[in-house]
Amino acid sequence: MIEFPRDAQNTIPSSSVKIVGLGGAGTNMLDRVVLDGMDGAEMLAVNTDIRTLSGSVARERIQLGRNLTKGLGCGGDPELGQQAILEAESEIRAALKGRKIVFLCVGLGGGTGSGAAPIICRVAREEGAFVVVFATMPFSFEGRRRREQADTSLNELAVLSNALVTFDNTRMGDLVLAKQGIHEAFAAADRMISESIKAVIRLVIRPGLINVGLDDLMTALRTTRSRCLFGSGIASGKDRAQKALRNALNSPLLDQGALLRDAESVLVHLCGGQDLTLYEIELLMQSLSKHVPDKAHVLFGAAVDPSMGESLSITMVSSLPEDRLHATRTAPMERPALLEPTVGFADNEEEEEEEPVAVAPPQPAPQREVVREPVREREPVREPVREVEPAPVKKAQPPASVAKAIAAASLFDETKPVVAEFNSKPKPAPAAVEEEEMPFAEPEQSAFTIDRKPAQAVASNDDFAGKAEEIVTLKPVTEVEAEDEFPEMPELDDAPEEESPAFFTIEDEEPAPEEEPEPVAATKGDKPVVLPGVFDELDDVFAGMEDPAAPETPVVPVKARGGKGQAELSFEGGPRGKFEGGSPSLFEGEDLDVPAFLRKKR
Ligand SMILES: Nc1nc2c(ncn2[C@@H]2O[C@H](COP(=O)(O)OP(=O)(O)OP(=O)(O)O)[C@@H](O)[C@H]2O)c(=O)[nH]1
Repeated sequence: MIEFPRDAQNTIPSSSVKIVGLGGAGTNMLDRVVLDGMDGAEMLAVNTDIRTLSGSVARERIQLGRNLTKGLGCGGDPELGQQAILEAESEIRAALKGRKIVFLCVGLGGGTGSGAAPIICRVAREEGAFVVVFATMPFSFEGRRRREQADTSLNELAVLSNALVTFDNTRMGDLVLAKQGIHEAFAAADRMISESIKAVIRLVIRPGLINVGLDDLMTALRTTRSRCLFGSGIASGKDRAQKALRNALNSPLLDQGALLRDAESVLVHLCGGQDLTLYEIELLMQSLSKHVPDKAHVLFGAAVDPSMGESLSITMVSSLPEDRLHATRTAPMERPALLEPTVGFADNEEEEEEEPVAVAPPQPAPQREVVREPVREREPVREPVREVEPAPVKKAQPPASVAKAIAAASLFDETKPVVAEFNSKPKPAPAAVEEEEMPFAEPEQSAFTIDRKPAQAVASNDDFAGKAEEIVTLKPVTEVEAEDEFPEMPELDDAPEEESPAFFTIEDEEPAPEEEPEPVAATKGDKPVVLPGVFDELDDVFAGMEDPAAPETPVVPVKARGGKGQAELSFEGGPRGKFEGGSPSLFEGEDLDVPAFLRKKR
């Protein structure tokens, strides 16, 4: 266990952080943050519209333009918004006094937000705060005037704020179905923004194992007229690191991670409970490196927070100049290959000796000029398809990115038990790992044997001709072994093997005795139904589960099964209930009261 002394200076008291919601949209965003639960910051709602303001759940509220708009909004006029805040400037200043960080949430395009945001920004800066602005841009359907008002305000904010994170409402509207109402669209946008705000706040104010500072945040967001790229994912349980990364990359603001490919700097922050391991960090960073350019400046931070329990979260923040954003979005995109195995771990003691993690003395981050490259046509990035071959057993060591981050944080030195910690839970190298397999997902043990046959080989029923290509039969392994122990199985006479066309049966491992068994696969009436296309998916799902050594399982309808040695129930000579004493129903010499399969047997 690596002991890391918590320095009081590492913690930012919650009274130093203030989240301000400005205007109608800003107040809604703030409410969302409050309702989602956010510790460690004070909340302040500011608006001209007294109705919205009084409905806010924020504890502190300031009304703007008491004399000017008299409790109403600004009617979409930014000049009115500007005058309204000037009336209340001293109140705002008092509320922001002594704050180290101010997060300002605002919807641009209307009057109050667009007019007042630059002034709040200025006042906060004058009070010595670091100001991060989260601003939404109007939906395209809101018209040109709103867009222009938003643009004007955004340009001012870009100059006045320390970091500017913009969210395009239109883009976030993609989160909801076109037929859903505007409220749902706003609510979806607010949720997304709330998540981003919380993640950024956590990232900045939570004391870290490897700290991320405000300067890092600035670096990640430093470009004027840029769009924020943001992704946050959380997961727990098996493979939580990979799942958290996948969730983060699935964020709509990252376009499945594709937008990261043009990012110049990316801030990555991991947070987990006490059980966060370097192994997980290493794998996660390895996978992430597939999504960011080699030359990108990766700012890395990690925190252990006991309140995370068994969960692990990853937050990524970056930005992309708008011109690049458009170029990227018009270029054809490949869905990035996630979860690629990149490293194997030694589980063999005879393998090479593990080397200690190279720890370089901390280097100051180089000052880089942000070079604006001209818009260029991008080739779709294709991951080369590699031959699948056994993963080489590698020395257990963190990837360069992690080593660099650790070194930069000067957290460890060579004599400390970093290597011991790192290797304390080595994972065995998988014998053969396919490109898209999870790097440390242990293969699921197949509980079934699988039998595949071309449909034509079995299907004789015209109903199914041409609808299925293949027949797949699943059978629990245990059942295959136990099958021979059921010698006496009555045949179901109405569904002979050959007449069972293409269908997919899953036989229950332990069916309830004496119940009429039914195929689990889709059936219509008593006929099995072929699900076109399902077999293609099954190919993927069950790839690797097949056991060529498994005994052949014929495609048969589900059979009734009794326990081992169960006596056959005879109907002959038995009582006939209320028909007792009546004459038997004979037809061509056959007693129709005797079940068909017993008659057939005779
Ligand atoms: N994400 C989000 N955006 C909103 C919401 N309400 C409005 N917006 C956006 O924010 C812009 C500004 O709207 P408001 O915040 O209501 O306007 P305001 O700044 O209060 O200005 P006035 O109404 O003129 O006083 C709109 O053009 C919308 O694009 C909301 O609930 N969520």
